[in-house]
Amino acid sequence: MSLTCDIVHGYDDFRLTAQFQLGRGITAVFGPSGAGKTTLLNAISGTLQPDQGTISFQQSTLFDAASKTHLPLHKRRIGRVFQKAMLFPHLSVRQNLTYGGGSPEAVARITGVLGISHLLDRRPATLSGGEQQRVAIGRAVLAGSELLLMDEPLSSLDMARKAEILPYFRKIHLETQVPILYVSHDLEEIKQLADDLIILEAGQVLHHGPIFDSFQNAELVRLLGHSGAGSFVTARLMCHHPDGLSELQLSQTTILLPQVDAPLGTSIRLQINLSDVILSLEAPQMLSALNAMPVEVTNIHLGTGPGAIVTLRSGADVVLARITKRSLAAMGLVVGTKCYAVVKSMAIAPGRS
Ligand SMILES: Nc1ncnc2c1ncn2[C@@H]1O[C@H](COP(=O)(O)OP(=O)(O)OP(=O)(O)O)[C@@H](O)[C@H]1O
Repeated sequence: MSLTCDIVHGYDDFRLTAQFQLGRGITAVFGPSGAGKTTLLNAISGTLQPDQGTISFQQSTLFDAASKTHLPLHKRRIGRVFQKAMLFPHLSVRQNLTYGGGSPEAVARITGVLGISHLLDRRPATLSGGEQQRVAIGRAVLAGSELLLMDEPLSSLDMARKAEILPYFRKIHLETQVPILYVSHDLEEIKQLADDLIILEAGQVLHHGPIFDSFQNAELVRLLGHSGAGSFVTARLMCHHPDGLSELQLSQTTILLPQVDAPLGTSIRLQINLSDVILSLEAPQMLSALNAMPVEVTNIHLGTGPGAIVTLRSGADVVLARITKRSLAAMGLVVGTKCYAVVKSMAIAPGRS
């Protein structure tokens, strides 16, 4: 385990209670404003001493309230990237990158991964926001960090810049194998990037688990929102039809999608949103939606409102559908009912094919 955190910290009317063990990949921390995300990162990085508990990283104790251990920031080997790049304006990109350390070989390797090798002699003011943020990531890595804390690093950028930078977090992780704790309240960003998800609400860790299990967990729909939740299925690209549709094989059925631009045989991860699924007791005919998967109901989650989240299984694939309680009753759906999930649309989950 890379980081073990078991802390309690209180302000006047707020209390953070966080107990988790971080995986070795990219873990997203998602939560509404005021949930305690920054407080958590401050405790891990060392700018805040929690009231109680312990934080350890690999073999070292970073914080232990009982023995009054509080390792100072510069001894923690933890890098942090903030919303704003916060580069030194009077230093060149190269000087900014090596401010905390980094051999010439490491600079060449990391700037190559981040696509900023050609910017080394420039001043930060001459860089775009996205380039500045890539330099900030490089600086954190080159300082020898063994854990990277990312505090909403894309939130001050526009959509185009976000899309430009997002893949670099994965590249940096693959290159350095450094675990990343990534705070964001953008679910699309999290879906594309993270391996694991921590959901923080009102100072409590409400969930910690693998990303795809999290998004297809009916119990979590309240926290992730209806537009965010949904399921992921993995499909293999089988053939392209002359009318522009591509045929993909799921574990028990085939589906058709508009032209999928990938070599035949490629494994592709598809995302199906809750509200894009309609249920039918009989095999639908004469329907404009192309894909009807035979499924079995495995769970029904009743919310407090008029809706219900139905979890369905088709072989190894899980699909979630949001229907009304009225439809649930009218169709007589119970765990074990066999029916058809008509999927109105599916999106290819970017970066996760
Ligand atoms: N120094 C402080 N003194 C008193 N209260 C604080 C202090 N820092 C944070 N808080 C309170 O603790 C709670 C959690 O704040 P925190 O900044 O950790 O939340 P967050 O999840 O990072 O929010 P956001 O997404 O808006 O950045 C909030 O209610 C905040 O007002």
